[in-house]
Amino acid sequence: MLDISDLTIGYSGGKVVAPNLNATLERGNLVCLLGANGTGKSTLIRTLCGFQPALSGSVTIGGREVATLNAHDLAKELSVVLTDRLSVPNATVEELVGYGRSPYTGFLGRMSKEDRAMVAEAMECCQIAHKRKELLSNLSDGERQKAVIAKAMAQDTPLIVLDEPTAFLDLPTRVEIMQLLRTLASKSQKSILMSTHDMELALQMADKLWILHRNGPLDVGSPEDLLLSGVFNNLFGQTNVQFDVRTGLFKVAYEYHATLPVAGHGFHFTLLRRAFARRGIKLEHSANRDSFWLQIATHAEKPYTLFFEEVPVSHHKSIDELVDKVEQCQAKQKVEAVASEPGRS
Ligand SMILES: Nc1ncnc2c1ncn2[C@@H]1O[C@H](COP(=O)(O)OP(=O)(O)OP(=O)(O)O)[C@@H](O)[C@H]1O
Repeated sequence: MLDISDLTIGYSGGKVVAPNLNATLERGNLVCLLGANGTGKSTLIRTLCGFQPALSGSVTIGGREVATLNAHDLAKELSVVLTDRLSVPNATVEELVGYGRSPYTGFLGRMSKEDRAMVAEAMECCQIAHKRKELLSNLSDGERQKAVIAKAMAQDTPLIVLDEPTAFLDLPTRVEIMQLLRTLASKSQKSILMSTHDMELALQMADKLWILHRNGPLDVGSPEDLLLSGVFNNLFGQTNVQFDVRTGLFKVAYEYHATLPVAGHGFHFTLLRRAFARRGIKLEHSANRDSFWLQIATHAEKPYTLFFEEVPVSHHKSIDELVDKVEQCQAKQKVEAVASEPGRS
């Protein structure tokens, strides 16, 4: 449906954002375009949609070069959702979705029975029909997003391109919008390309990912193949975010200044590890019990016991209280260690 070949994107004055990009978007596929801030996702989307010229290479939609299509022909091939600016805030939902039919309604913009039926169907499908008479300026962000997607649907193009349609939405609404786009892709056989920073949802819901790296390349593949290929490991360069390939989740990289040996496993250990990591203490399964160590007894009323060598120091029910106690003990231990250095009293 959409094909980009040796495409170099950028700006006038020779500013290349990413050179020699290659990718294909197939019919019925939902593709998520991912990449760190500033890698060029919006620049790529604007270039694909013909809003800015390519520096070199080609973009074809349905076999036709985008640069050679006039606005009217392009509007029958491609609908674009740029959600950061809404050009008609004083329109109602129904009017906005109706504008989606404008490539077909002729000079006077009069809608036929079929046009009206398509507008109604698009609002129904995007679960926004109940707000049809509402002004766009009175909608929530999620409702507005559904309205602009309904407009794209009413435009009835084989290709829909969206720039960050899930930005600023809460998690259930992000999932709802992604599910809506998934259904549009698979049931209506639309090809959908959306840029997003929502990696974890993209990994779960996209048929393919396009991963744009700084200065290129553009990696293309199914989420699973890309996970196995290791492209995610370098997505953000050497930063404080690490990607865990096994879980498909990003994790914060903590800085540690101490370790605490632990006896015990399971969910309690997972939660404790995170709580201590925030304070810079790394929990380790270790047999080294020369100093403080922690025992987890899941079924006890107070499941966390702090030991000094073989002697129990304290029992705790809450993780918060335990973390405070460990920090106090470590501070005390440091003071004692300093006090016992030769030459100190
Ligand atoms: N009009 C412009 N003229 C020149 N350079 C621009 C222009 N717009 C964007 N850029 C530059 O192009 C590069 C890519 O920007 P772009 O907005 O495409 O990135 P992005 O991946 O969409 O970023 P984000 O995730 O932060 O939205 C950046 O270095 C940016 O400064």
